[in-house]
Amino acid sequence: MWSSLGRPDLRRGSSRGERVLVLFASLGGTAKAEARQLVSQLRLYLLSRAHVAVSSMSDYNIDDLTSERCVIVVISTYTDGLPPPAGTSFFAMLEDWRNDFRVDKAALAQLRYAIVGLGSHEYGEQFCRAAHTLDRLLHSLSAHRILPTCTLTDTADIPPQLTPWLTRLFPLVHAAMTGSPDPPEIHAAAAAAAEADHESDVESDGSASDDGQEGGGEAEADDVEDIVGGKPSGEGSSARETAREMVTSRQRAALTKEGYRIVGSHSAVKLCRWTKHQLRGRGGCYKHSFYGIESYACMEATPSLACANKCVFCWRHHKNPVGKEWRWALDPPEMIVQQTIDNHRQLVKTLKGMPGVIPERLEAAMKIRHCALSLVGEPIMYPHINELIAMLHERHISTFLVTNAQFPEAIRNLKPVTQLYVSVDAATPETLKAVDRPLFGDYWDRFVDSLTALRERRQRTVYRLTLVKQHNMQDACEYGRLVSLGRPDFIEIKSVTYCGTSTASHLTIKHVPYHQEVLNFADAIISSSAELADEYELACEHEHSNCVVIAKKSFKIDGVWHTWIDYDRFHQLATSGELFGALDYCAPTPQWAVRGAQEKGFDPIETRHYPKGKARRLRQTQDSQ
Ligand SMILES: Cc1cc2nc3c(=O)[nH]c(=O)nc-3n(C[C@H](O)[C@H](O)[C@H](O)COP(=O)(O)O)c2cc1C
Ligand code: SF4
Repeated sequence: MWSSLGRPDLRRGSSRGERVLVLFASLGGTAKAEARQLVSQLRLYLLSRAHVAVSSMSDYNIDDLTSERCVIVVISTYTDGLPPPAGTSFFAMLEDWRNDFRVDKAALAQLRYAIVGLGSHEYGEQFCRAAHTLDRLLHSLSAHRILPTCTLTDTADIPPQLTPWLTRLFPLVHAAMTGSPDPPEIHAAAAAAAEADHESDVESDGSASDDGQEGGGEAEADDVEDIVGGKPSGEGSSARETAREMVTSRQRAALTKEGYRIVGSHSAVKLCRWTKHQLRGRGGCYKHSFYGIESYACMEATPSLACANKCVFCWRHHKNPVGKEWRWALDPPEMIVQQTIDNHRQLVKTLKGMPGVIPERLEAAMKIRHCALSLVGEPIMYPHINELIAMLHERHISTFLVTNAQFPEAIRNLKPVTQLYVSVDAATPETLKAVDRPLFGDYWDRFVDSLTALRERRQRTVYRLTLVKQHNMQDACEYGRLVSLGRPDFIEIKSVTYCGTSTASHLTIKHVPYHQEVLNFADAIISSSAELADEYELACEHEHSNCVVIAKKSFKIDGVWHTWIDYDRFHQLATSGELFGALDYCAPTPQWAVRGAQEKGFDPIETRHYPKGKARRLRQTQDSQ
């Protein structure tokens, strides 16, 4: 009953009173998929006794809520405990109603509702916050909760968490729609079961007895209780989780579908596209140009699929798990190394018949020479990372390890790697939070400490900047200040890789800077302070991937850049036990890779292939010159 001013009319929309509505708000698609499954199950349960409709919150006219009889909401939670964008205006409107004195606080008294919240335990107090906020909003407008909110964590498989709750929900929905607790066929089945075992309890927690009565199963919103796996969450849940596997079956399936080979329970390997490119003589990655990596002999892997961030530009689209510390079952390093190598070789073998593959390179690719520990997740989280690295070095495999600057102690404890990267995704606390969406509350301190820890390392260190237009390209001077913390040997600056629409990030091709913009940004960082300009210079570029590297001038020996690596020398030094530094295993950079070279970082022994549209545009440009 609205007092005035065009507010919704309670009397209209009687057909809505005859249906059950499943509303969802999702960003990555999980809540949407669960909502659709719920609709199918409800339809089977209710048959013709009630119509079941489904809608995204963003498409739903919230005014209609005042004439709905029963709504089940499936909603995920995002940064700072907020609903996904599809739920923003729905939440804002409910908030508005709650605070507007002209709106009757019994406005939703006719509504029966239940909520399924999706989230991650890793977010602590923010776990499923959006679901709880919605619960409070609906309750404040006198809607009746028919069952306590079910909260699901993405760190475990969903069905075992959800099914017990659904078993309780369906009879309550039936009751809300028909006034009778169960469909007649359920009564018949229950009677048969009771006959077979009249001693057994239907509900282990004894809460089912009143569920069928109008309001009997409702919980008070004031004593909000989560139901996880059909039981209240809280005490004991972490104990239950201590030795669980890192990757849920849903995550495993999603990653496998994308071409990852999952190794053991927390590692993975995937064939990099540059490996394939160079096997076909079409050019190596920028690390070939800058550091002499043979891309066809490079294996991209990770011993930890989990990470402590949810970066907006993550090309995994958040199909991997998150975590702040290692709490999962642990696989031994020997097993990971051996199985990762075996899987990589199997993947290489599958390329045998691919047109253009150079047979000598295919053979050479079976002897892996480099390992990029950067595939996905946070390799440094793996507790046996040092043993794993030593095993790779023993096999003469160089190690390029990328960490996301949230584990400074792990950086300090790390044994020598060929090249250690720290991702520097932003230059201010606010931007870092917006871009990396970190799990840690003290993410900035951890970030600064990680950069500082880099300064103490003797072997090659790199800051890696991934530029995203409208996100992190506004603070060249601030980046300059961060350089003084870690004084890395190299600063790689690369434009974000666009991998199609990312449901969880909203990045489009417009966010990808051009090569010239990357060059300009690199120049702006160097010229942001006199000290930086004294110590660093832009050394190499790889136009193919919009990437440049700034190097310490100490790598320019007698006027010749030495950004490449003498890998044999590195292995000698790494196994000798002697102290050694970055300059001890550097090698001259070929002229074609140096900034300003005509080849723009493309190895002249390779043949560049352009996608069709780009080749046409290039021809047109050349014709008009
Ligand atoms: C950037 C980002 C931020 C997140 N923040 C939270 C959070 O604050 N609380 C929480 O419980 N879950 C959080 N999650 C986990 C998601 O809610 C969870 O993965 C959910 O299953 C996603 O559902 P959807 O695919 O329907 O969007 C976050 C996930 C991402 C990618
Ligand atoms: S260094 Fe990275 S991009 Fe280059 S070949 Fe190896 S995995 Fe691929």
